[in-house]
Amino acid sequence: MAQLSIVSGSVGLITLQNPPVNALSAAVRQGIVDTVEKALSDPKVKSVVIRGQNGVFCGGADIKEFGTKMTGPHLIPMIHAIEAGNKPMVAAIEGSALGGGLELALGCHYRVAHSKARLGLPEVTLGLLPAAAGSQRLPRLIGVPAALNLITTGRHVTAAEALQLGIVDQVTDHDTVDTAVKFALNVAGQSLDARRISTFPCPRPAELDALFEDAMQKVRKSARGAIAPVACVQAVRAAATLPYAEGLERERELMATLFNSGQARALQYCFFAQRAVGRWSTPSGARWDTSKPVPVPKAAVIGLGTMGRGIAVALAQTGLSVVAVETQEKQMMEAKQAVSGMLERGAKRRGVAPVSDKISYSGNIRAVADVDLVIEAVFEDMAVKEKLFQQLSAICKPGALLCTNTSALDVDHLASQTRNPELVVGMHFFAPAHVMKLLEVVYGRRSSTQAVATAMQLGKKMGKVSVAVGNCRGFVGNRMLKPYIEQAFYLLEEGATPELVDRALEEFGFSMGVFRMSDLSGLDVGWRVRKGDGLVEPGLASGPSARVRQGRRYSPLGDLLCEQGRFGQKTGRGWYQYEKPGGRVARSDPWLHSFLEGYRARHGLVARRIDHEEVLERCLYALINEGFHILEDGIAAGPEDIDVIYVFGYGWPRHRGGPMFYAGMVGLAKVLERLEHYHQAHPDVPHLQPCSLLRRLVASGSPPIHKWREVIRKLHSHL
Ligand SMILES: CCC/C=C/C(=O)SCCNC(=O)CCNC(=O)[C@H](O)C(C)(C)COP(=O)([O-])OP(=O)([O-])OC[C@H]1O[C@@H](n2cnc3c(N)ncnc32)[C@H](O)[C@@H]1OP(=O)([O-])[O-]
Repeated sequence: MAQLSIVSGSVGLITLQNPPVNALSAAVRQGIVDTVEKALSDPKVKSVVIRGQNGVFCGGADIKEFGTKMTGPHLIPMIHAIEAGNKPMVAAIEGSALGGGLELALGCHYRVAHSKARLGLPEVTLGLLPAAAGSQRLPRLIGVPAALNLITTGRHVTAAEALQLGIVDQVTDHDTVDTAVKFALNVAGQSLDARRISTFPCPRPAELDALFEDAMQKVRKSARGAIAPVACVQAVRAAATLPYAEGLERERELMATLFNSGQARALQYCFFAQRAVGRWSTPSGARWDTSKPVPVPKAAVIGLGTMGRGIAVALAQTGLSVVAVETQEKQMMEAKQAVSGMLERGAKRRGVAPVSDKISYSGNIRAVADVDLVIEAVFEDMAVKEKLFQQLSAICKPGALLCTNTSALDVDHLASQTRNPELVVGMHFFAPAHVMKLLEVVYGRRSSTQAVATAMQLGKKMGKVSVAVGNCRGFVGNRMLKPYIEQAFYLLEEGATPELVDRALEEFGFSMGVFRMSDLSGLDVGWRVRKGDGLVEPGLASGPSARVRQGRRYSPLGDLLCEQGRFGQKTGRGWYQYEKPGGRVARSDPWLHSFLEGYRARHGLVARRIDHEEVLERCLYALINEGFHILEDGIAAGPEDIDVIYVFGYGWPRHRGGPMFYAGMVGLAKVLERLEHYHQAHPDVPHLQPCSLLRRLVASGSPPIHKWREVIRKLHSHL
């Protein structure tokens, strides 16, 4: 919807009305067409201002309409009619002008923006390109290199940058609409010949071919198989090399390919899934909209290892006062230096002053007595954490929330060490905690609604994508990782190499394969956990029992490497070799290959040829199968929660939507059939036995992912 009024005697003011972001739904497009027509034909109107209701110009095309039957006027002719009009049109940009919203503004003859506004063409992040002529107008307005950057990354720019780039004509700190109306009064009656961007020649930089080749290489490298960034480069190339009308036709063709692609569907699913996880609920009935968080002006972090430092920085950057506690002097000294470096770099990147004064350091745990929330990030050892929670329970003020950053340990057990178990929740950050977007908020059996709501809100304030999950070993992310890694180990036993497994996963789109990732995070981490679980049995070199633990198939490969001191990057050797301890560039290691051969010979294993398809099916379907168990157990409220965790925390390629979405794309029946096949071949691997929820979904006709919750609800109501 859109409304036209006349202000200051001769300015037609068109207001887009579709809260919250004035997305260009069919009704809004119709409203724009009607009001523009009226304004152009009304002799009283000498110029026009277009603005959005409620301080947001326009969030772009209505993403909810994608995939449905398109009705109403099309964007391109609508924007052309604005540009071709004989009265000056001024876009008054407040809040956001994104995607189709910015394309609408580029069809106007002038753009005035509030200093706090954000502008951009983020279509690429939805698997699309700016196909309402944005890919053709923007390069004509700001030049090819700048347009390529904006369109292929989808990044939002500030009003100041937009002014510098030439996207907007004026930036104001005052009322945007008032400023735009004054602007419109000033330009009324002036010639518009030089203001219609589609008529501009596109500036042709020297070395055009090299420029586009370079851009293509860059996007191919960073896109990890995503097709939209490549199409974006092709569309901008069309702007630079073809007349406008032909460029527009090329834009249309490219968009047609993208629009119906699985990648666009996956990315749009991710957009909504990211927002859906904010509407959390727990099996006890706690909900995002009925729970009240408590304010947290002051927080503490205990333990200043890698995680603790990142968490302290993230809290301080959010504006909280932070007490950072570390009892070991050497660690404290290193941490202070590291934290101040992180704060300085962060401040520089964001163009603000560092907030070092927000953090006070102490070697004494009693310093946390007056804080509102504590996050412990001490060594991942239950005995150490138990003792700490007992101490915290005695020291902290009444009502203070006690959070653990454990990545797998039992939150209920920790809560049982305190006087107020309802105040205990898990806040599982991902390293580096000041950078990674994901936060798993783990509610225990006795966690209060308020405690969950407070942790979720704090995560949001810290700029994290927070997902509420139930308490179980490894929560959602790490629990699913276990069968994935296990399959990778088995594949090595059966004939694969780390290089082959990693290549298959990286070609699928993961930023790093499982073995490169293991080298980065340290093989000793999993080793310690397996030792704690009583799985590591040194000296059991051969014989059938060497590969069976606790009644199931077990691969001791990781343990054997650790026994050799091969902990990954930090020791310069792991699944790969590195130029030095701490080196980053993984190189194939002949030692590892002959070690694998020796291992297979010792255990009577005959290497067979393993292809990429098997690597993907075994690793990914085992992980997905665990995802179904998690849904069945009620640890995650819905598939979106799992997918968001994997996309934001585990390098799952966003254009594949997350593991559960991917399962739906592949076809649940196929996933089930392949799991059955592999389980038959490996009956001693319980993780390959298809989950009953998967069977139930297939039996009920493999409903689309947004319907899975109904099946899960029915399942739970029968239990
Ligand atoms: C020919 C085609 C060419 C053009 C293509 C395009 O334009 S493609 C589009 C290119 N545009 C983009 O990619 C921009 C996408 N949008 C954004 O980046 C952000 O929403 C924001 C920065 C505009 C506002 O951030 P914020 O943190 O203030 O708010 P929030 O993010 O929480 O959203 C609030 C609610 O609005 C909903 N919703 C939002 N946008 C759309 C939409 N376009 N459509 C529908 N719905 C949309 C959102 O789901 C949420 O709903 P819920 O969960 O409450 O039911």
